Amino acid sequence: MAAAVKGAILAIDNEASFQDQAEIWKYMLNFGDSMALKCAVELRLPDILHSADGPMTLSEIAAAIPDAPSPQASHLFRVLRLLVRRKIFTSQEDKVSGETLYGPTKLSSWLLHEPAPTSDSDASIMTLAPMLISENHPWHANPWHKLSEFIREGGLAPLEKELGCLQFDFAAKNPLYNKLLNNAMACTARITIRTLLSHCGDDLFNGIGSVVDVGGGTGRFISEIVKSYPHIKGINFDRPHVISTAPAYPGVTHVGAIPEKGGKVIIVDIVVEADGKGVFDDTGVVFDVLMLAHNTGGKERTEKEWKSLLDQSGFPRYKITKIPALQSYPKCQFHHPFVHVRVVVVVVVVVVVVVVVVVVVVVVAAVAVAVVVVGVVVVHVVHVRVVVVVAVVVVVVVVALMNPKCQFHHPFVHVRVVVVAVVVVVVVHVVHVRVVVVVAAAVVAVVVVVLNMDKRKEKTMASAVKGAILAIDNEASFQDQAEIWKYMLNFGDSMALKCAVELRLPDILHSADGPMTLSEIAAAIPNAPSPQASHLFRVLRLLVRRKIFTSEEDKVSGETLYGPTKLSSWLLHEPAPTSDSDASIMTLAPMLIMENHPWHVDPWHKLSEFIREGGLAPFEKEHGYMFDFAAKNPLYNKLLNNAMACTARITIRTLLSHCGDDLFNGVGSVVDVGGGTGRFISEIVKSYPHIKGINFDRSHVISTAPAYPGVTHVGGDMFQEVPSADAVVTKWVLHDWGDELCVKLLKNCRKAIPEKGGKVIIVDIVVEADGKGVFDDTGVVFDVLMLAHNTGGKERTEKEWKSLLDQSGFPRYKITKIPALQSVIEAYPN
Ligand SMILES: C[S@@+](CC[C@H](N)C(=O)[O-])C[C@H]1O[C@@H](n2cnc3c(N)ncnc32)[C@H](O)[C@@H]1O
Repeated sequence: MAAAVKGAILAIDNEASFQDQAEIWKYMLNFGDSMALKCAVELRLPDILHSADGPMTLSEIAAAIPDAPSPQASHLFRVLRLLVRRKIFTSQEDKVSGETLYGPTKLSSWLLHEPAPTSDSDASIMTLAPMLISENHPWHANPWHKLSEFIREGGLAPLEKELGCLQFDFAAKNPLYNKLLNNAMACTARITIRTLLSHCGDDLFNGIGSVVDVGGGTGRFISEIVKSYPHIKGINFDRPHVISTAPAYPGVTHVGAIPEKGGKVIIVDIVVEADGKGVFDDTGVVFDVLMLAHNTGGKERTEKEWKSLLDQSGFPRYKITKIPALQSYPKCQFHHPFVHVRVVVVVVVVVVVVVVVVVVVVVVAAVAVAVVVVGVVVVHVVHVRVVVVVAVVVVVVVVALMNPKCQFHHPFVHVRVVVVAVVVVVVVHVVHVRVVVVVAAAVVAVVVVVLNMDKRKEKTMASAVKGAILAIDNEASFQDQAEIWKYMLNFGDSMALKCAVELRLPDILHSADGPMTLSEIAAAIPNAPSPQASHLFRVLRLLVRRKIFTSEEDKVSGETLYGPTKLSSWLLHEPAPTSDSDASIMTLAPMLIMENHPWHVDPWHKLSEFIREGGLAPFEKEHGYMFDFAAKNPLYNKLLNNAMACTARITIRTLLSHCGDDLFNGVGSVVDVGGGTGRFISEIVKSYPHIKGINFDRSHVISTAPAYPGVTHVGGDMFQEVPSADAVVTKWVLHDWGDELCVKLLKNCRKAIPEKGGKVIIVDIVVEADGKGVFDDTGVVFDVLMLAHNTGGKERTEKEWKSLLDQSGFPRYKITKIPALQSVIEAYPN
């Protein structure tokens, strides 16, 4: 097994291997989902789209963003493209104008802005936005970077180490943090209590006269209990700095204790199901690693752990009720006393559809009959030509009003209206005019009703979405909520993977002779003065769930044994670069470490600011232009070059095995423009030894490049001049730059190649926003990454590539899709 896994490292040319690679890219950049969602909430996109009367154009949305001195629609478009792909929003093409129109979904209804808390909590909405903002705030996100250090050394949880105290003590000192935390807690309290009350309220509170909510935050949870059971005296118990910001709720005070007889403690918390299939089980496991990063000693517990806690605390008896919330599980909704709840849902839907259809038919028929009757009467009273003209005018106006998005752009009126009017006038002169008038009136009436129905359908849809905010008690709604939790905490996957690579877990497991116990792995972690097996266990539990590692129970000892997988073979540590690159391995570990380094993650937090204000990309605002920063900072230079080199190796192997001979037929020399430390060109030369290779990059990069046989390293500035060769290759360079600089660079490349037989081979992502390819998803996320990192940088669609090439003097091009993140674009000068 271990040998098979090792074998897979070099054999990347099979479909399963591409899938594995794609999975690693996905987890590596999963934090992008959380950040894009955070950006959307900060810009109030869900609120803008939900409160609109219908779908909106990009520029309408951009103009509606509050506090945006210079809204950047083109940046916004890229975040929206990712969120449409994630089904947070919808997009559709306007059939007339061809513009893209965006709309809300039930998922985005979970991300609405929460109005200021009031004592009448019913006026508020169900939203996870405050929780999302809190968990993705740098205060909470940054400690995840320190997970591996925490596992190596123990001590305080990273958040506490960072804040210098318990998070709740920090909240007492810092009003902003206090608000962030309390709002996050209050929003989930509302959701959980509604679910809890509707699933087990009466059972829970039978015979209970008073309830104290211990650590109840600002009191929303207990206030909802008291509202549903007004006979209950509610006590909200928390620390003074929390209570001081709590609104007044009728029936709720702040003192009390539980009586010994007939009393009970109701704990609402996660019960971890590591292999569970429930919609919230996944988030439960991630949340546990979150607790590891935030609270020393804090954790999510399995039922066994809860039992042990309760035993030790003098509670010999307990009962767990699973409810469809993060703190419990959706199975209980199927425990309905009489029928399966899905059956009820189906029946209700069928009845509603039938009723709607009947009502619509009756309304249409009634309106048509009424108009015919009125038409007949009018025709007998007024002069018939007057009626015809008035009818035509009415049609024009009505149709114009029906379709305000498009026809007002037309010089006069919508063309269809003119056609209809002309036809009516002609027919009036041929057929008996009274018949025509009556029929026309009936047709108009039906058209008006049908068009209105369409509109009403849109409106009904919008209000259905709004309605969903309060109606959380159905299975689809739990699924939607679970999706939002998933995206909110997706960055946990990236961070857990980064932690594993930093601890060298893939190397430890792949080099072992067989599966290992937790303590064996902990003991094998390098540079770990005090390895914390219990912390390690929790990161492993998440990564086993993600199928990065395996776990099984040892049949004899009962201990859990962990093993590697083909996925983890993509995360092995790379040996120091040598000129014999075959000795090295295929790994994405250096890329993962770079993209999840705070240098690269921090700019994502500033996406909404960038969309509001424009200016430099967030990375550049912080550190200056990426490649200048590398020139000044040797650590960053190494991080960047290693990351590039590891993907260069993977891509070139795939490229050579899929289109090598075709690409390099008749080519005697190749220059790799922006070639980094030269790995890409070295592989080309190794496969085609007759080719003279030139690796061209800036001098601070060239100075750290190892020597490769057949490759000459040349330092310089590609925007000035590119060394001459039969062909230029340029991988992952053009995506760093805006269109103007790309055209400049491509023109320099064109000058460097012969007019006849020369070509430029671009290896870069071709974005397929709706693509089903295994790497298409990462392509869309990568584009948002470029937005955060490089001013002007972007991933391009085929249409955008074509336009760049046209402007640079390449009238002909060919795109070859290879099973890699990037595609191959061959551009010909004639
Ligand atoms: C994203 S990296 C790609 C590296 C390599 N092609 C690969 O894919 O592994 C972009 C490269 O462009 C280089 N670069 C940036 N500006 C340059 C310039 N003005 N002239 C030459 N190279 C430049 C950077 O130093 C960096 O190595």
